[in-house]
Amino acid sequence: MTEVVTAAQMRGIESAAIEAGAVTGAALMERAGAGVVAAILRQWPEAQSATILCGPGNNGGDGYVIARLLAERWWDVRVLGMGDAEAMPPDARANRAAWQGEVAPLTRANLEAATDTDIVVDAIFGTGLTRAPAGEVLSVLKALGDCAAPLVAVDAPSGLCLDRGIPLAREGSVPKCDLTVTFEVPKIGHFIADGPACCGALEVVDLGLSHWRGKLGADTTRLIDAVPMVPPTEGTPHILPNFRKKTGHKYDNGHALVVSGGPSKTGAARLAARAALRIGAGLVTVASPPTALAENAMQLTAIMTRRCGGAAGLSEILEDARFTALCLGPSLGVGEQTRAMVRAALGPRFVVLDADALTSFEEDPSELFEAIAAVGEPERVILTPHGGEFGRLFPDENAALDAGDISKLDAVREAAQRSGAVVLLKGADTVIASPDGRSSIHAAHCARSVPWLATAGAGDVLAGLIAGLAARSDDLHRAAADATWLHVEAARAFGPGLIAEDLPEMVPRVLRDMGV
Ligand SMILES: NC(=O)C1=CN([C@@H]2O[C@H](COP(=O)(O)OP(=O)(O)OC[C@H]3O[C@@H](n4cnc5c(N)ncnc54)[C@H](O)[C@@H]3O)[C@@H](O)[C@H]2O)[C@@H](O)CC1
Ligand SMILES: [K+]
Repeated sequence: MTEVVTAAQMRGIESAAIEAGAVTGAALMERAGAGVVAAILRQWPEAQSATILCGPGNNGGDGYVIARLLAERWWDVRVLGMGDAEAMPPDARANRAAWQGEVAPLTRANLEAATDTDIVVDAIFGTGLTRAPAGEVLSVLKALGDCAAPLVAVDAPSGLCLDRGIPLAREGSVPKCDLTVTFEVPKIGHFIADGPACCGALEVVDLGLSHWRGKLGADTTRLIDAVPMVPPTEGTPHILPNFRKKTGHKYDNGHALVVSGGPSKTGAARLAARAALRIGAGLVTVASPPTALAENAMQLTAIMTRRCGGAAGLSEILEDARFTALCLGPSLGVGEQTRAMVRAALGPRFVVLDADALTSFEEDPSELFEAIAAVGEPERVILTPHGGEFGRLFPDENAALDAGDISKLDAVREAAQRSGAVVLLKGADTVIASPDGRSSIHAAHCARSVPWLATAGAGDVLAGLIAGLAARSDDLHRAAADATWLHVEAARAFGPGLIAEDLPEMVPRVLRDMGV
């Protein structure tokens, strides 16, 4: 499992190791700088000159180490430094003193004069950024965006909040880097909001602190596997066992029920149902209003159909305890009938609520949350909103998120607490949080970027993948995380031109390639 941490958690890891006498800050800084140099040499083996921009703290200290190590390799190195050397923290001050070359002031004019450099290294701010950059340094950060040379960020693109993934100053104030080299463990801001676009490729340098990382406690966030690392993560993802079906009877792999909308509104349910069957639910049934039964039956073969007259009909179907997961919401219609069906659906099984099943509670979201609480069994329900639906159900959390007061991760965590459900907020950065405190992030960026996944019906497929995995699982959060990964993987396997129907059909290939 890859963890992602906040800036404060990272400082806690470092200081625990230093206080225990296991390592010195100077040794960590040397390892950090050497790791960045190794990454630069791997990525740009022909490069021979660099301009290093050093800030006033330990991030700047890393920059002075990088300058020294590159100069030792006969690179032509120019350093632009910020602030008074005497005011720097001790390890950074020592490394600035050890740098034998000139340190020109970090100004926009000096940066713009450095046009003939092969690489620019941004070592201005890292985890210690506490306020919005302003004045000359803000001007430098903006000018960095126009740099012709490849830009390498040390720990973070400067100006990026590593907890929220947003610029601390206004938009356009964080340079878009080609490579970000971070230390020991990636930070949340590398993966959410603007973080991935600003970071470029991400590499993690091992500082040898795993012992202290292990003492972080439960409050960490899991990175859903196969994130864009350089070099790319190889081998079998850790999520593999969950994709493997149980041997034995089809009922051993669960029975998923997907509720269909009325006539001419049935496609979304069939997409979800097909995804649920492809990912391995033993059986899948579409519950269809009588008026749409023929429409559904004509287009389904392996998937069964059941006549379902509204909430009462759904309750009747669910008397059969063999239904282990239920998906409802896609194209179901917004209103009291859908609210009644949601109330009927909640019970001793996993329930995926998507689309209209969420919007139907816009006027009074607490009605939904009370119904979820009344089930009495935790982690039985997952809400899978996109941004708009999230705002309808969680206006307070959404307003704080929009204002930049909290991160997407914290907004979803609060939503999980408020609703009593697992909450999955969709996007290129997908965040999942559970009422039990677990959280996961998936970033579809760099090598995993799939802009063609933004296509009609893709969300219905995701809901179906979650329902299909949940149907034969005992862990809804895990099912959602695995489904999120698989959804992107299927889109990657197909490539541009993808439509939602293609996604379930790519699942077998993805599973085969994983060795399932
Ligand atoms: N703590 C450690 O032992 C290690 C830290 N490392 C590096 O140290 C970094 C963290 O160092 P620091 O905690 O010193 O923090 P930073 O170097 O990120 O920044 C802190 C400095 O910037 C100033 N500052 C913050 N926001 C500013 C703003 N908007 N405008 C102007 N000045 C501003 C602060 O007053 C302080 O002087 C990490 O990102 C990493 O690069 C690595 O060397 C590995 C070891
Ligand atoms: K930086």
